Amino acid sequence: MTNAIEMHGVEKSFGITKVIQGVTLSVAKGERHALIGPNGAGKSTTFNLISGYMKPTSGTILLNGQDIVGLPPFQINRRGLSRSFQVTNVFAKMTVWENLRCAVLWATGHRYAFWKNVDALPEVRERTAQILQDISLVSRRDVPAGLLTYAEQRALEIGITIAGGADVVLLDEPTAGMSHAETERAVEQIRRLTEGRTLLIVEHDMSVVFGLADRISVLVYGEVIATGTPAEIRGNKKVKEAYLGEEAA
Ligand SMILES: Nc1ncnc2c1ncn2[C@@H]1O[C@H](COP(=O)(O)OP(=O)(O)OP(=O)(O)O)[C@@H](O)[C@H]1O
Repeated sequence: MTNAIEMHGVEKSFGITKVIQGVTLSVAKGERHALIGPNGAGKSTTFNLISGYMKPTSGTILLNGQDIVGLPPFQINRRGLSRSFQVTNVFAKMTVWENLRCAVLWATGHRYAFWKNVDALPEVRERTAQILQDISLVSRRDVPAGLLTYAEQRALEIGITIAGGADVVLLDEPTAGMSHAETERAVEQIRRLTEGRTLLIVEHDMSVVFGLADRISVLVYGEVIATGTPAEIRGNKKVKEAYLGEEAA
């Protein structure tokens, strides 16, 4: 079966510094795959390469079997890939409803419909309401996004990310900065929202990674040093030495 994402021999240099050093990675359709590694290993850069925000210096990247190198982010998005960012990325002055509706309008091809009464479009209204419910923010519908708690803003951001119905979703540290209880709720939500989709997640919290991922890839100094199930990664000597340490055993 075709993989959702495939990277072969991908390299990325900034000036003379090679940050990504020949990454080969495959994410199967429908799996939840975590990309882990120490700070500065190149995880965000890998996300930028897959989503078209950066172009690799060399190598190939396939989305659902098709070469996407050189395509701009919006075209990769149209082909079914959507990503969130490490930093919360919502319109602070718009309400929760307006933020979601904006994402749905964009995804349903009504992006230039500013002059219309967009709430009168039933498919837009229904889809926005569904996502609002899926991210458990119904009671916060009319609150400006800037006034939400941090965890609520991250939930809204995931809602915006999936609003377009993308079948491949990239989430960059979705639980960063959350309390333990908020993290547990976020993991449940991510599990539910990515049901039937492919997920690639960058995450530093190992309880999230080991609780959510079907497979894990470990990136160290711009190289994937191991890929495997959570049990395989936990037992991998190279991974322990380079990243997880003995406490993960
Ligand atoms: N636009 C850029 N120009 C120059 N260097 C960059 C650029 N973007 C990233 N880097 C460098 O590439 C390396 C990898 O950065 P990246 O943000 O991908 O790591 P990361 O694994 O996501 O780290 P973290 O876990 O801290 O978010 C770092 O040394 C960083 O300084």
